[in-house]
Amino acid sequence: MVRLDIQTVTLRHISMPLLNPFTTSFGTLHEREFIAVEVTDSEGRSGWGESVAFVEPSYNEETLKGNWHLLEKFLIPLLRQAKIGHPSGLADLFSRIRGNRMAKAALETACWDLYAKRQNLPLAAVIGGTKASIEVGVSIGIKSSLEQLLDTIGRRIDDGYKRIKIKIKPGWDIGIVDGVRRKYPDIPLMVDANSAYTLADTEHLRQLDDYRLMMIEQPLAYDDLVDHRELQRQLRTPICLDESIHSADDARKAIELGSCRIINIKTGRVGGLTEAIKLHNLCAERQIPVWCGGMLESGIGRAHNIALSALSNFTLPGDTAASSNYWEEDIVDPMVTMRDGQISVPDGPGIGYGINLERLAKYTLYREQFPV
Ligand SMILES: O=C(O)CCC(=O)c1ccccc1C(=O)O
Ligand SMILES: [Mg+2]
Repeated sequence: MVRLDIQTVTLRHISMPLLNPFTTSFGTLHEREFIAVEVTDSEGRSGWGESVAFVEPSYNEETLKGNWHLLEKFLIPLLRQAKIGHPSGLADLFSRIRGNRMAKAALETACWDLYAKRQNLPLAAVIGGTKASIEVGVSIGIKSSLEQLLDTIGRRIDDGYKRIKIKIKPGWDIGIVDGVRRKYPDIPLMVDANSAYTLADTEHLRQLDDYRLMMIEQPLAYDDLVDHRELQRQLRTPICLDESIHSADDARKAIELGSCRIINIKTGRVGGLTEAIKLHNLCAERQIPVWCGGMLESGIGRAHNIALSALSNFTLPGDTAASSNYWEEDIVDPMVTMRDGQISVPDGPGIGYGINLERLAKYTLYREQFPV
């Protein structure tokens, strides 16, 4: 039987310049800083994971530096104490640490990659994925004018993306959606508010019902389920929850309350692949469609998103766009490419993309290795 065998964990603080600044209701990013996690076994294989926490606690409460602290002082020591044989045991091992799900997921996903590589199997196959390719859309940030947004949308449609998501916030919402629909009456379109509204905006948000949107993502507070329930009762457009769902149990509560009709799954937000799969299975049982969200990942996190999206209830196109949507050059070889709105699920071992160590070194600000 193949067991996990971890000898070292290396953390790298990476900074990669984004091709285009990305603006949401909570701010603008010019470069993506993140932690790359590498775990090695005694045969010299490496597994890779990525912490999707941002430098600032603006999407959720986690931060890059906070994740580093959690990994160094708590999660790596737990790994050292308990020799876990299978990566599905890590969620339980880490459960004595409250929250900090992105830190847990960074280490847990690296271990999953290594585990799949030790069996010489693709990660997608190891977790039960059945798709040979996944359908993807693209998330487009807030721009300085409607013209710029329409121009970007046009280019992404020409690229072949299966659906367009635009970010909204108060002052950049109804008029913008109206402008997009006038130019592109039939594209699969959705909006993401990243918690920019409150229940007091219900009448305002009801205007979105006129635009045949696939869904409105996370309109209300990042920690809310109750107000979303009330809003969903007043809207015809399905609500999709992102920030509010931290676990399969949160999803069960949201579904039972009627707080959403669709769920965005991000492995980092829910604490790892084991929980992401559990959430996926629960939603399949409850007939709630899911799709894989994005956090402007490098090729490492992107490859993990592709493997996860190979599961059968990922029935809606996700935010896992091609590397070229974000980077001049990615740190994986080959870069992640998309054709006709599809990304092939790689058939090599683990995440199925190699790490370009030279490019990785170029973007590494600081690294530290820990024995296990
Ligand atoms: O292209 C991507 O990776 C998704 C972009 C995106 O929408 C996003 C980017 C940063 C933080 C939060 C979100 C989000 O899905 O809410
Ligand atoms: Mg979102």
